[in-house]
Amino acid sequence: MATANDAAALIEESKRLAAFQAVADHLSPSYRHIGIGSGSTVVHVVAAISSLSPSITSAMTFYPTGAQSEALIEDAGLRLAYINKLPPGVQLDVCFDGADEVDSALNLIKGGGACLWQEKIVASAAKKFVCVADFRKISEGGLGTEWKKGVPIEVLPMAAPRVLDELKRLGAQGAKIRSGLPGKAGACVTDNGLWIVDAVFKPLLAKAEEGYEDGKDGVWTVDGLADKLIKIPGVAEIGLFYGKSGLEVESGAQKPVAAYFGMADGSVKVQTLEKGLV
Ligand SMILES: O=C(CO)[C@H](O)[C@H](O)COP(=O)(O)O
Repeated sequence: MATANDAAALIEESKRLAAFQAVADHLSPSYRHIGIGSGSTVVHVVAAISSLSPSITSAMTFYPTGAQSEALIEDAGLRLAYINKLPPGVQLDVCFDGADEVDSALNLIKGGGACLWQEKIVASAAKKFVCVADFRKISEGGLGTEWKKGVPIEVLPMAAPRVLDELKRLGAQGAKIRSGLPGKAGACVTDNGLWIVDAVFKPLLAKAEEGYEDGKDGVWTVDGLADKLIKIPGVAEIGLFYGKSGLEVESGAQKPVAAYFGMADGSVKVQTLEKGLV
């Protein structure tokens, strides 16, 4: 009989396989500036990079998205720099990061680990953003079907009650301030000194359907909801990564060019806008 340990090991292995494949496909030895996201899958991304020859990685500089990835980069002996040191006009060559859920249009929910603001800054500073995840993150029914904890929203603490009011008005079925880790009383405080509100909505549509009215009965497209959430006073950033991908715009893309999923059978599937999930 399969145990909980077996299931956890399977998920960990699927993250590892996706990470090694993504790095093999998207880290050219000629690259110089690499973004490193946050979360448990990114641990395997850094392991994959560290397994390359130092003659390749020593010419590269790695940019973190928070305290966890900063430590990962340092512990791996890779060169660390911060995104504020990347000169204007220079883009990262690639950014690797995880996700909490990925829909059919490569929209993402991110921020399960409370790092979404820096993650969005670093991902959108890259020429190409590559998402790495396990099979549980594939969303066929729209964002919110697999990740049921809600859309993470980073907010200024003093604005949190007003943000909760606005979320209710937009049709959130539930919204609450995220608690700190066990052993930490009070709210979860981000690397930026802000709070996270998690807002549960009905599953988000990847695209608007004909004649559809965005927000009616609390049903939103990803783009429609994201455009509303980001405008709420006191919201610093939202955990919806949406809009154009790096294949459609030259800079500032939030959506990945590809999402790599480690599958339960040991294979890796790759999702792109052109080919879908194959
Ligand atoms: O957005 C994130 C952190 O804020 C992570 O990328 C996301 O939560 C996925 O994490 P994991 O790889 O541990 O499943």
